[in-house]
Amino acid sequence: MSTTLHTFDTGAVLAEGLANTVSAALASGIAARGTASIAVSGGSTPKAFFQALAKKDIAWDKVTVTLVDERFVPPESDRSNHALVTANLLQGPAAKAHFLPLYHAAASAEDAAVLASNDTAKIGAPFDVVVLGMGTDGHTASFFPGGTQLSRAIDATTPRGVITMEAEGAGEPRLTFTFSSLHDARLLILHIEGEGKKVVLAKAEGPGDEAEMPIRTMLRRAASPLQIYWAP
Ligand SMILES: O=C(O)[C@H](O)[C@@H](O)[C@H](O)[C@H](O)COP(=O)(O)O
Repeated sequence: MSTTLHTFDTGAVLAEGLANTVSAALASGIAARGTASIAVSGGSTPKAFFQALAKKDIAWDKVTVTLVDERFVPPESDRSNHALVTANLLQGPAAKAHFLPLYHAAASAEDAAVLASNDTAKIGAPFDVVVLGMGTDGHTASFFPGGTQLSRAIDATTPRGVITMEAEGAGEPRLTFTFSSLHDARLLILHIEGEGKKVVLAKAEGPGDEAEMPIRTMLRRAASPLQIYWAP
């Protein structure tokens, strides 16, 4: 499927532009189907975007927010994407949104993944909005090079849901939606910032295995057009 690059002068201008695009997509979903859904990524990049989106005046009580992926840590941890979203997105008008975490206090990450799959199945498919990030190793979601379940995660025939992932570059065990859950979002976004990430993207757009740079799964096989938002 196609990709479109949207370039902004600064991260702050990107945050406002992306918040406008995403809030319009959520409002459109609510108008069409009565509810809307969004899956967002964690990490350091999206904070300003979350803060801009939280201020948008839409029917947040009709929006379900979840995570593209999560570290298998409780929300009290400073490594938690749940905590990042709570602190920066679920504030102000957006505090009315319904949040579905991926982390569950289960005996294992595998048990938590089953609970997260069952819990998020009620969201329905496809997501209205998915916002992906990308690591400097070319991972997206928790599709890490060398990951324990990478093949399963990126296989288009794997059923929608949340699975575990462990990898050298991932830190804690991860919980991640599968490629099949994410790639057909009505609005599919890749949000990256900095010159370094632009170089990584250019390499990912070149030849090579998807397993080497899993962002290639989205660049090459996403059913939806991939909207790439970048600022220096
Ligand atoms: O849990 C996570 O870390 C994210 O979901 C992950 O996929 C993130 O998007 C990339 O690692 C980029 O992270 P930065 O924005 O910190 O570069």
